[in-house]
Amino acid sequence: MSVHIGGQPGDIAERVLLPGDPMRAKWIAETFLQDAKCYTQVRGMLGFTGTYQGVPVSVQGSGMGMPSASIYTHELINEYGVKSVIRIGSCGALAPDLQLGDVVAAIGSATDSNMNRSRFDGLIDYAPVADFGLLRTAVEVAERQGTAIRVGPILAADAFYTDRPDLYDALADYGVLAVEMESAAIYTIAARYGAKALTILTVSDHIKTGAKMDSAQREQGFGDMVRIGLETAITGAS
Ligand SMILES: O=P(O)(O)O[C@H]1O[C@H](CO)[C@@H](O)[C@H]1O
Ligand SMILES: O=c1cc[nH]c(=O)[nH]1
Repeated sequence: MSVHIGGQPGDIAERVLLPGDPMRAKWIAETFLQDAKCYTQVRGMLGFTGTYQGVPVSVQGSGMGMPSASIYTHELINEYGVKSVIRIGSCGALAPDLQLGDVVAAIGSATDSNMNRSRFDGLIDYAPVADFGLLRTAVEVAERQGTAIRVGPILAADAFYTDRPDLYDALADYGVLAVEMESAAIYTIAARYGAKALTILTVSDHIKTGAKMDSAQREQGFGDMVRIGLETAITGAS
């Protein structure tokens, strides 16, 4: 086992779905995977491995924010040999035409986090991006499944509650679709250690209108996105 994950080597599949919420991980495992077994409960950050259409897939909670997601992404790739991670998250819409429940795929991730700045000594503004193959597969899968998917850049923010809504307005002017809290770190760590990563999100809040889902919907209301993530994992991740 690693410091933060209780599984033994071999307990975790090469393809992992990464929701922030560990209870969403449990719901996905119980609802969509066959023969799912829980391999970790360390810190309550649940992880499960089962099969989807006969292919081994794991689903691991990653917590909220980039420091937490970085730990799980790093250990999954470096200590369990994970080859692809697909984040399955909620987000706040910045684009005026997005509605609650819409699905977004993040082609790239701007960030206000200092993690990458310190990684490059403050000299480079690294651009964290999705794996193109996974992104293309997710778009094709969504089309086959009849779910609209909006592809574009997002913001990975350190704060859920911002004091600078003016910056969100400016980002929307530059085509940034939505805000969440993990993608930049996941994309960067996957790139660093030779794994593939993609972030798919469902709009749970609208930053401009104030519309929002409740916590039960955030845990168990993202079936369309989960089906896209699972199908992408089994077809596009090898
Ligand atoms: O729904 P998850 O995957 O946790 O993602 C979003 O929700 C949390 C904030 O409520 C942050 O982790 C954010 O990125
Ligand atoms: O507004 C939101 C909704 C989900 N996740 C975020 O980070 N922000």
